Amino acid sequence: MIQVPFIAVEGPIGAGKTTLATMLAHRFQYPIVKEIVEENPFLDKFYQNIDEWSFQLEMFFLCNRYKQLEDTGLNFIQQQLPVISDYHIHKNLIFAERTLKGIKRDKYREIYHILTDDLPRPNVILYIRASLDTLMHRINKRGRDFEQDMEVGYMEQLIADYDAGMAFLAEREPATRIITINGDDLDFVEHTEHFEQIAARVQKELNS
Ligand SMILES: Nc1ncnc2c1ncn2[C@@H]1O[C@H](COP(=O)(O)OP(=O)(O)O)[C@@H](O)[C@H]1O
Ligand SMILES: Nc1nc2c(ncn2[C@H]2C[C@H](O)[C@@H](COP(=O)(O)O)O2)c(=O)[nH]1
Repeated sequence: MIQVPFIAVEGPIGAGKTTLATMLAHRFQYPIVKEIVEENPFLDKFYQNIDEWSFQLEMFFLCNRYKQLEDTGLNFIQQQLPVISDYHIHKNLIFAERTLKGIKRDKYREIYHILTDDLPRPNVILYIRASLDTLMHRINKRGRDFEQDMEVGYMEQLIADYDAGMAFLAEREPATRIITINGDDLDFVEHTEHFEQIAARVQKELNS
């Protein structure tokens, strides 16, 4: 039985992380930690020129997530209170290993480990996998300007990097329960019964 639930919802851009994390937070009456997107000053510049802006962007995400997860540890986990978040800290490496090169990647790795090695780690991960078509459709539906010209190759690579990232976590942190959700087949927004299936799987993990 999991002592204090710390659930992270993960998956590539547009998979439905924020949507599902919000629905589960509501269902289980857990507080939610959401990543900061709209206030990020580098995202639109990044999508226009990845090589030029990747270090600033990755550092911005890293520092924000560090602060949020440090607070999550203090305010929830150490107080024996459950919490759900719409990301896992490992997301930083999934992106940064792809967008950074050379000495910047080396520097980033070092800073990443210094900042994150002692942060609280989720004990349950919901990994939403979805096809390129589904993700592109949802990114389009969400309609954020800066994401509309995103290169298909970038998304294809990200899908593969996410699979590798989750496999890495499964091996490195075997105590973490990873629930993989097929985001093409399970439409938890349109079909209540699909959401109920997912909520039941989470409940089962929390009880086991
Ligand atoms: N299962 C789903 N079925 C249909 N639309 C979805 C589903 N999940 C998410 N969406 C929609 O897709 C868009 C992206 O979802 P979002 O939760 O913001 O994804 P993420 O946080 O993974 O980037 C939103 O417009 C959301 O309403
Ligand atoms: N290069 C990175 N981009 C990131 C990172 N985290 C999020 N993002 C981008 C992807 C989307 O355009 C937007 C919101 O992310 P969602 O996954 O919530 O859709 O921000 C990152 O660490 N590096």
